[in-house]
Amino acid sequence: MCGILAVLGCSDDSQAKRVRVLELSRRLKHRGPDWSGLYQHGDCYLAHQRLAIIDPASGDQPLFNEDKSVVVTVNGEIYNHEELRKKLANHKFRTGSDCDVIAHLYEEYGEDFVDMLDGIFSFVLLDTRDNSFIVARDAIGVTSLYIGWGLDGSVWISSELKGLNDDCEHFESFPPGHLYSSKSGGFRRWYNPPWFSEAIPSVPYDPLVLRRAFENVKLITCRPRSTLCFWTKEINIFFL
Ligand SMILES: NC(=O)CC[C@H](N)C(=O)O
Repeated sequence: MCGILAVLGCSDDSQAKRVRVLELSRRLKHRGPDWSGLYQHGDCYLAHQRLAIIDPASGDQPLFNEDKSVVVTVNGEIYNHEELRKKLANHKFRTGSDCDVIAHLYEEYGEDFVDMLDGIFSFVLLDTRDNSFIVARDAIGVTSLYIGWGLDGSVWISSELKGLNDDCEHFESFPPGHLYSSKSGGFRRWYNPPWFSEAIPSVPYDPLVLRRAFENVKLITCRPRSTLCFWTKEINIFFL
């Protein structure tokens, strides 16, 4: 798992603030020994500590869209990135990283693209054209993520609490399956499976269906580090 850290809208673009963000990002270094990255746009900072999985040679983060107006820092794996690339035929990708699709999907579909991602992830996306940002965490919170607020009105995001607790007035766990949008200024659930509703299932429990699900387990291999992932469509679970 990589480490991500972002400070957004802190009204401070000084060298001292940059040094502070780098210092805090280094607290997450144990999560990503392969690369450390920091992107600053005015008073917004996106940092990344990378444990390289997909495209180790050129998938370093933060990642960008074509004109670098959209920037993302991501922890996790996007399992369906190859299919998503096919939907983005008119886009040019700089890397083979699974996470490279995120900035391009945002350009194409806006905030609602999160629902198209199949995987485990948490990310911060900054649109430098209007300084708006979105933050999202995977459906059931496999990847860790925290959010905090500074006294100056800044929003802080970190894979671990130690990246933000010293600098925030208030902080909390980022809710799984949710998206935080600076435009609407709040959280909304992006993951809305039918079983979230109160409705009582009309289909009675059938152990044979469960058995069939496990018999139909599909093996997915995430290259190049050969992470093996099993998936079963019937009950929609992943296990490593
Ligand atoms: N460890 C991670 O979170 C990996 C991030 C990204 N999928 C990569 O391959 O670089």
